[in-house]
Amino acid sequence: MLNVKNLHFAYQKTPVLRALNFNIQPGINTAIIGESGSGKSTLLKLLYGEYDLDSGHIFWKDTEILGPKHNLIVGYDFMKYVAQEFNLMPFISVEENIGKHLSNFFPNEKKDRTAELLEVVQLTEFAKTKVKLLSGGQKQRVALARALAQTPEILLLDEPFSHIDNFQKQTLRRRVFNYLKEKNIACLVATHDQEDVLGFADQIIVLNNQTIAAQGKPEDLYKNPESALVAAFFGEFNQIKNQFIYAHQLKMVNKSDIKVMVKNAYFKGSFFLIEASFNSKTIVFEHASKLTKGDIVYLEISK
Ligand SMILES: Nc1ncnc2c1ncn2[C@@H]1O[C@H](COP(=O)(O)OP(=O)(O)OP(=O)(O)O)[C@@H](O)[C@H]1O
Repeated sequence: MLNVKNLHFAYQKTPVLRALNFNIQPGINTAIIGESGSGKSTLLKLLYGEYDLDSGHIFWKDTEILGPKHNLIVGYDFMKYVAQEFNLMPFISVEENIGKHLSNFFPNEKKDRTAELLEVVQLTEFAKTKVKLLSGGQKQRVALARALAQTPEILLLDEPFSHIDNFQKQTLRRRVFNYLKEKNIACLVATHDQEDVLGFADQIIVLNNQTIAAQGKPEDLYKNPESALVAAFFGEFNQIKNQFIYAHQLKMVNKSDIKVMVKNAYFKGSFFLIEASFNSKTIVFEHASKLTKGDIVYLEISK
């Protein structure tokens, strides 16, 4: 189990994280969300042992994760970290990068393992390509495969699919997260993308104001967001009658006490997002067809 106890950390004098406490069981996928600058990457780096804590403790099972003051080399064998910068070796091939930490004593196993990982990240056809010739998204996939090569017990991922196009992202995400579950690898993913969370994360940790603002299952936080920050992560929302109401939870009806005037309509594929004014505030709702600026319509909350 990952056990974070009363963690405090500041860069020089600026506090970034304070009084963090949480546990993560083996094989559990945890998403870390929060505004830009809320400390998501810093938390992953602390869990990896890249910096010394100001106070508190981090344990993985019985091993305390310690920073550079205590360790000559940062990191532990049971843990891998894929940073936003990837840190690959540009002048050797994709398969050589992935196989870098695999033993040469067992060439057949090394070959099979590399092939399996290339398959997971969908880079089989680039096996022999030098990393410096790859796109940002391809490099990101090599970094993922390399982190998985020795089957860590815990994997820290910072925005793991941010450079990958939508076309490949959906399949890749499914393959990687299913692979982690299959191998019982605990995973912490810092992300802005709700698609990385819904359907994959077992739990979410929300960072705000240097601390954990909310923690829970994706379904529970979605149904009961409790703060604008959490609601915003899941999509367009409104604050009506002291409740957080997602845009799709407002339906047009013949008559109601929510009378609005249409301001704009944005095409979103399967629906239009309508921006309207209600009691001199702006609200948003989804509608199957385009509405015209100036139209007066009535809405009902349907949860
Ligand atoms: N090496 C550093 N030295 C000093 N301050 C830093 C350093 N790295 C980050 N910070 C500051 O610490 C805070 C948290 O940064 P961090 O990168 O952890 O946030 P984040 O939530 O990961 O942001 P993003 O979503 O934009 O990646 C920010 O205010 C940032 O400016």
